[in-house]
Amino acid sequence: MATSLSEAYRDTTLQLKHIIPLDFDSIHDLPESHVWTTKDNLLSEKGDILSIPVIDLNALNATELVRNACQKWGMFHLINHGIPLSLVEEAEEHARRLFGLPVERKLKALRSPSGATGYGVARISQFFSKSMWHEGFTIMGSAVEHAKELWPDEYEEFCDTMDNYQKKMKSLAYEILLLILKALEVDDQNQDQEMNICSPSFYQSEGALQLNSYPCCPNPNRAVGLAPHTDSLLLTILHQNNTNGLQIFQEGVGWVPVPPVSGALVVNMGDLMHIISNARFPTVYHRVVPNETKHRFSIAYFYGPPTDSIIAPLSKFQIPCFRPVTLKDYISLKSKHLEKALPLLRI
Ligand SMILES: O=C(O)CCC(=O)C(=O)O
Ligand SMILES: [Fe+2]
Repeated sequence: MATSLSEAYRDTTLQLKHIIPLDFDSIHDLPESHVWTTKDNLLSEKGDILSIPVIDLNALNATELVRNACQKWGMFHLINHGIPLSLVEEAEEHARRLFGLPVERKLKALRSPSGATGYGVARISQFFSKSMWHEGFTIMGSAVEHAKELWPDEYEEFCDTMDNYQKKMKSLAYEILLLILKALEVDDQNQDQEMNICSPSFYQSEGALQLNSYPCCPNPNRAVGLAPHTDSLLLTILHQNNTNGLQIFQEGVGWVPVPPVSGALVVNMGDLMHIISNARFPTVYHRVVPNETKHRFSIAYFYGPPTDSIIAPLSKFQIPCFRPVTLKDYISLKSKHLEKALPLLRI
């Protein structure tokens, strides 16, 4: 039987300090464990004039806009995406409710040391000696097992909303994927040959949902919300509440802020897209900086193919610059080498 996404993430066993978040409610000063001395604060001086494009999914020239945005930024804001605002608000409200629970309750839904889902710090924490000003909750498929621990008598509403959110995100992600393939000039006839990307089995991906919380931070200049990283799968669709914090790194420019755009979702390319586009589209190196007065929440939907799919540059690229890899093996490489995983596949 095919490996599920949560099984693919299950092969590393973490120490508890790389799972349990800080009890933010009881903290008034930044603890030493969360002080980052090496944080590179090189914000782009052109931050005000550089901005990530906003693309209307229904625009007549959407393909061209997506091509330009993906090439230059690996990212864009998407409007007219068809996801009801009420559903996004409902999901955000559930995330708020979850992270607002007393710490003892949240710890009942703690991710297990070898597990992939539940409450805990970011998976990338194991690569850093300092901790992040962040707590997360990961869902792959149904959230019921952990939701029952959080709300023994009223978990259904949370699960229904998360199921619905994931379902809608999955269809949107597929629509975006087709648009990106068009932007890569993969025509309709040869789409099916292209690693079966458009086949129903490719569509059977589970995806993963990540709820993120970045509480108000007593000393944001010395703390890190989420350390710099790239997302592993094909693409990510992100909702951010109306609180700044997300930044992306542009070579030769520095860190560029990605402030929330009302009603828009952020779409960013992940490592697998970098591979299939033969490095034409960058995988986005991004981070989150904390805020002193506002609590940031975000919801990231990670979209990828089934874990046994083979990922390789599209066959239209005659000189592939990456070796083929199954998603399962790529997840394993990334969990050992983080940002060094992609270069390991370079030809
Ligand atoms: O909170 C954010 O804006 C970013 C979240 C993120 O990068 C992630 O969950 O991988
Ligand atoms: Fe990310």
